[in-house]
Amino acid sequence: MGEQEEFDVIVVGLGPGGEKVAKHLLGAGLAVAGVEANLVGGECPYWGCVPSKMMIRAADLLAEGRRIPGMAGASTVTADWAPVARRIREEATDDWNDKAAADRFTGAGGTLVRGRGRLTGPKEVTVDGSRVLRARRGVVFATGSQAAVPPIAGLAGTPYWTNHEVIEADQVPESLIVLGGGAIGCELAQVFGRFGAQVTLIEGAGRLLPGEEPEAGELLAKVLAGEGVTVRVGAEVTRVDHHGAAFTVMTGDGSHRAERLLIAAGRRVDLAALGVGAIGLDESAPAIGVDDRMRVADGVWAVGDVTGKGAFTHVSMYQATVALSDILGEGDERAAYHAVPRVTFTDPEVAAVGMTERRAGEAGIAVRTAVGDVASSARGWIHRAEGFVKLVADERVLVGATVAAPNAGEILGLLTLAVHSRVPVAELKRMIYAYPAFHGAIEETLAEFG
Ligand SMILES: Cc1cc2nc3c(=O)[nH]c(=O)nc-3n(C[C@H](O)[C@H](O)[C@H](O)COP(=O)(O)OP(=O)(O)OC[C@H]3O[C@@H](n4cnc5c(N)ncnc54)[C@H](O)[C@@H]3O)c2cc1C
Ligand SMILES: NC(=O)c1ccc[n+]([C@@H]2O[C@H](COP(=O)([O-])OP(=O)(O)OC[C@H]3O[C@@H](n4cnc5c(N)ncnc54)[C@H](O)[C@@H]3O)[C@@H](O)[C@H]2O)c1
Repeated sequence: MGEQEEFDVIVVGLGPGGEKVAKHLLGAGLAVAGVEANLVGGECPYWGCVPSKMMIRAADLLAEGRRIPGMAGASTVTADWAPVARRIREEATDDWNDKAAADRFTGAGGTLVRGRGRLTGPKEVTVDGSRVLRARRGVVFATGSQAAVPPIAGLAGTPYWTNHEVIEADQVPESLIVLGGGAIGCELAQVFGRFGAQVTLIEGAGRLLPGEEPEAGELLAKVLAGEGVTVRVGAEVTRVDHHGAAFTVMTGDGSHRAERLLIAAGRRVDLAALGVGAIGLDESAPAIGVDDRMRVADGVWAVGDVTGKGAFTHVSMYQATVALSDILGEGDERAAYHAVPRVTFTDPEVAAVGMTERRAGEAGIAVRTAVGDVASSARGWIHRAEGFVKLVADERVLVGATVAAPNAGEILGLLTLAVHSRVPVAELKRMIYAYPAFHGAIEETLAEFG
């Protein structure tokens, strides 16, 4: 064992959640060590939300250009990945260099410890097996998650892509198989298809976005197929081979070949690597259990993907606020998850908040639902847009809602407030909706409740 150092709080992992916790603890005058194994900033800015949304912005521009015929004249759209890769390298990630974020943290007084932290005792973290840090007040785990790679025969050892390699891609492959039709799979299948790759999207469950309303997955399958993406749902992958410059993915319905294979099959958390057994926790659990103050144990908190409460940057940031309240003894913030918003940034976007009809049923809540068609709403018809609004209500309030439409993520704001603040359905029906905004489709759908 080497030297020992003491701080008020040790934050392990400086992604969005860890950075926020650390910044506010430093602001409160505490001595904070931030332990980071990779880049200060985490997955979201370097290999997640931000660069993927830059790709999506570019792909959406291509699609808009291709919609000109029949509505505004003629267009010839020539896709070029070079500006996308350049924006990601130069504007989003600074060539995957975290100097600015690291300087921000150390400039605020934080001690940045580069390396992999592991709990080696209550309030003790050992970095890379040698540097021992002790915490007077406690340890915050904000270690995020990593791509889960399914144990498919033949897959290990092949040069498959995860979210890291696909975000760093400086060329569009001629063909791409995407394994997993969740948020990442659907977003990136559409991006690469729009940039000219022959894309095959393979999903094991019976539909795309299986955690969302069935209408969402059905709509996306139709839209993606219409753009030339081969969509296979309910497909069991039995084997992967890589020979020469091609992958072959075997499924029950045949085999698929492509130059590249992207694994987008969910995320995983490795609790054994974090050493949480040192405080008696089960290291084979899928996530760190937290209470509503983000407490794991006395002097240990966790925020973000590692808690398994929703792998979204906004959940991590929200939980950071709750943890800060407890660590600093300011207020009594308690985490609640009845109105977690989530947006899949496909075109059309699929945005949802709260419970789906199925989840509500599983929770024993008697619900009624209303479904409206965006295509037949005024703005939807004008735009030739596809989509739907689905509302899930108990006898008084909305408990969940889904919108599939252009800018659905923005439209969702209204419904997030309604579900979060338990606004009565009667009140939502009484308010005025701007005409002919897309959110007018919500008013029409509410009318279905009678
Ligand atoms: C392609 C993609 C697109 C996404 N798009 C969106 C989106 O549009 N909107 C959205 O809300 N979310 C999106 N997400 C999810 C979002 O990126 C994550 O939910 C978010 O980054 C989680 O933040 P976090 O604070 O848990 O930590 P993370 O961002 O996961 O960062 C954790 C950090 O901890 C470090 N670390 C891990 N273990 C250790 C250790 N033992 N010691 C030291 N350091 C360690 C890691 O190196 C990492 O830097 C996307 C994810 C991906 C992959
Ligand atoms: N817009 C956003 O907010 C956004 C975008 C991307 C990612 N994310 C976050 O990142 C997380 C990870 O994204 P993701 O898309 O990898 O995960 P996901 O859990 O959303 O989807 C993974 C999909 O892969 C399928 N799958 C798993 N194993 C499979 C197999 N062997 N064969 C075929 N299909 C298989 C699952 O059924 C599931 O539909 C998401 O849960 C989300 O919270 C958010």
